[in-house]
Amino acid sequence: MSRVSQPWPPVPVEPAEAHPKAPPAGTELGVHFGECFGCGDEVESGLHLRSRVGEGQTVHSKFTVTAAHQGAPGLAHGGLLACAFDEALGSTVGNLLRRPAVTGKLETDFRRPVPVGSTLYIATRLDGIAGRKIYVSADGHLDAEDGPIAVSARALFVVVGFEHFSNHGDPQALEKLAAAHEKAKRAREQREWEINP
Ligand SMILES: CCCCCCCCCCCCCC(=O)SCCNC(=O)CCNC(=O)[C@H](O)C(C)(C)COP(=O)(O)OP(=O)(O)OC[C@H]1O[C@@H](n2cnc3c(N)ncnc32)[C@H](O)[C@@H]1OP(=O)(O)O
Repeated sequence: MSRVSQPWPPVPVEPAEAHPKAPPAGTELGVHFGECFGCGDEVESGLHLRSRVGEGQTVHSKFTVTAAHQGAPGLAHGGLLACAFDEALGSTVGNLLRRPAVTGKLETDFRRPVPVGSTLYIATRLDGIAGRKIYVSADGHLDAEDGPIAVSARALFVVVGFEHFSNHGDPQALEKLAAAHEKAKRAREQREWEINP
């Protein structure tokens, strides 16, 4: 039985061109929000997923499975693995396209068990865009970038206005996020000034 139930992307798409200000290949992507379960450094039991921009509209992420991520004894919980992919896919969309978008649909294939202590290397690519719909997919390799594929995922992200977050989210957390981004921007500008005054 085929694991992929339908062609991917499921509709005709335009190629997804990276935003002119997208970080170049080799850039280590920082934490986008300290309280994010996927990448935040303020969430002790979170995934602490870290990502780096690759060549050709790809992003390479990794996270190590800890005891806090178990489902069956000694094995990662499938929902946690889906969360890691949501983060990796969302980070790829956000950083390469620089458009606010949320997950509309996320589909995962679990091919191999992922033990506690193992590291999942997630390679994500942008597959195409159709209006507000962004198609993106990823493979999670066990313990090495070229290790066996343990999990793969496909997702649809839908572009939204910034009011999606202000209307539905926590205004205080949004202010905290904006302040953190402003601080990071000032630090970046200062570094650029020191290199090239
Ligand atoms: C520099 C910046 C860095 C930033 C880094 C950020 C990192 C972030 C990392 C965090 C990562 C974590 C990320 C997260 O966890 S995001 C959190 C999880 N996701 C959500 O909470 C989203 C909740 N859902 C909604 O808000 C709405 O339903 C949305 C906005 C998605 C659509 O409602 P809206 O009323 O706006 O639009 P629409 O209904 O007309 O739909 C539009 C089009 O989409 C198609 N469609 C929709 N759903 C589906 C579906 N299930 N299957 C197939 N198709 C679907 C639909 O048919 C239509 O197509 P068409 O008729 O136009 O052809």
